[in-house]
Amino acid sequence: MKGKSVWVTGHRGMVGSALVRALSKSEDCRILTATRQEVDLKDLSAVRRWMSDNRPDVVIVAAGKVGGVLANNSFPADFLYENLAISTNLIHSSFEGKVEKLLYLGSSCIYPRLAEQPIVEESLLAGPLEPTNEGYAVAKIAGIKLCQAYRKQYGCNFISAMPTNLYGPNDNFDLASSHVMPALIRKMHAAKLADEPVTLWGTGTPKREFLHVDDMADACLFLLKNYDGFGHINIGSGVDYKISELAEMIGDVVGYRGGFNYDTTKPDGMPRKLMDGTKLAAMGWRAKIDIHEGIRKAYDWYLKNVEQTGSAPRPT
Ligand SMILES: NC(=O)c1ccc[n+]([C@@H]2O[C@H](COP(=O)([O-])OP(=O)(O)OC[C@H]3O[C@@H](n4cnc5c(N)ncnc54)[C@H](OP(=O)(O)O)[C@@H]3O)[C@@H](O)[C@H]2O)c1
Ligand SMILES: C[C@@H]1O[C@H](OP(=O)(O)OP(=O)(O)OC[C@H]2O[C@@H](n3cnc4c(=O)[nH]c(N)nc43)[C@H](O)[C@@H]2O)[C@@H](O)[C@H](O)[C@@H]1O
Repeated sequence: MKGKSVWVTGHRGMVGSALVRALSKSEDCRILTATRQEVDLKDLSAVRRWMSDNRPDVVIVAAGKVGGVLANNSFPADFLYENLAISTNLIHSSFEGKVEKLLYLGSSCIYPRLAEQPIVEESLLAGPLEPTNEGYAVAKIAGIKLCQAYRKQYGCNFISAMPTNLYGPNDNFDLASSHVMPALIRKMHAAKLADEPVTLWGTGTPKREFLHVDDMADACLFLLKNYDGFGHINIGSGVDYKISELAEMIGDVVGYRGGFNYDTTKPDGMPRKLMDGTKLAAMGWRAKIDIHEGIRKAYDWYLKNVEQTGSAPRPT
C-alpha cells in the first residue's frame, strides 16, 4: 500500500483505531480519517463531498452502529437502518469515486442461528438468522452483497471480511451496550473491590470465539495486500469457549474470587458461532495473540483508561 491514501472510517472506534495503529506501524501509506462531526456517514451527500475532496485510493468500512446482544435486541431499527445507510453510502460513493480497493467489515452474526460448526463462508443465507441481532445481520449481509454486485456489474475491487467477536483497546465498557468481554472485565473488577458476586447475563452456556482486535487489524492488512476475490473471508482465532468458561478466565486475570449468578431474563443470543478459518489459513494468515495474554492486555487497558474516569477517552 506504499504511497496510497487509505480512508479508515470509524477510526475512533475499537476496530478503526486498531487499523490506524497497524497501518501506521507497517505501511508506508497516507491515513485519512474523518470524525462523525465532519462526515455523518448516514448522509450520502456528505460522504460524496468528502470522497471527492479527499480522493482516497483505499477505503476500509470499519464504521458502524455496534453493540452487544441486549442493545441489538432492544434497538433493531437503529442497528438495521444506520448500518444499511453507512454501508450503502460508503460502497456506492467508493464506486463513484473510482476507489481502487475497498475492504468491507461484517461480523460472524451474518450466519444462520443454527449453522453447522465451525461455520464455513458458504453457510451464508442457508437458514434463519438469530432473532436478537437480525437487524444488524441483515445490514451486514447487504454490505457483502453490495460489494459483490459492484464487482460483478462494474468490476470494482471490493472485498469483505467477517471478523468474529473482538476485544481490545478502545472497546466499549458501558454495561448496557457493551459486548461480553468488556462487560465482564468491568463487572469483575468492581465486584472484587466491593467483595460482591457477579451476575452474568443468560445461562452461561452459549459459546463464543474471541479475537484480539490487533490480530484482526493484521488480518485486514493481509487481505488488503493478498486477496482480490468475490467471496467474503472469515477472520477468527479458531477456538471458542462457553461464557461460563470465559468468566473463569477473566476472573483469574482480574483476581476475582467470588461466585457467579445468572440473570436468565437477559438473552443468550446465538448458541454458538465458531467460524471456520480454513480459507484465511490457506492464504498464510493466523492469529498470534493468545486469549489469556489478550485478556491481560484488555484488563490493563481498562485500568489505565476507564477505571479512573468511568468512561474511556476516544481517539481524536
Ligand atoms: N466489536 C466487535 O466485536 C466486532 C466484531 C465483528 C466485526 N466488527 C466490525 O467492526 C465494525 C466497528 O466495530 P467497533 O467495535 O470498532 O465499533 P465502535 O467501537 O462502536 O466504533 C464504531 C465507529 O463507527 C463510527 N460511526 C458510527 N456511526 C457513524 C456515523 N453515522 N458517521 C460517522 N461515524 C460513525 C463511530 O463514531 P463515533 O466515535 O463518533 O461514535 C465509531 O468511531 C463493525 O461495524 C463491524 O463491521 C466488530
Ligand atoms: C459481535 C457482536 O456480537 C453480538 O452478539 P453476542 O456475541 O451474543 O454478544 P455479547 O453481547 O458479547 O454476548 C455474548 C454472550 O455473553 C452473555 N453475557 C453474559 N454476561 C454478559 C454481560 O454482562 N454483557 C453482555 N453483553 N453479554 C453477557 C450474553 O448473554 C451472550 O450469551 C451481536 O448482538 C452483534 O450483532 C455482533 O455480532
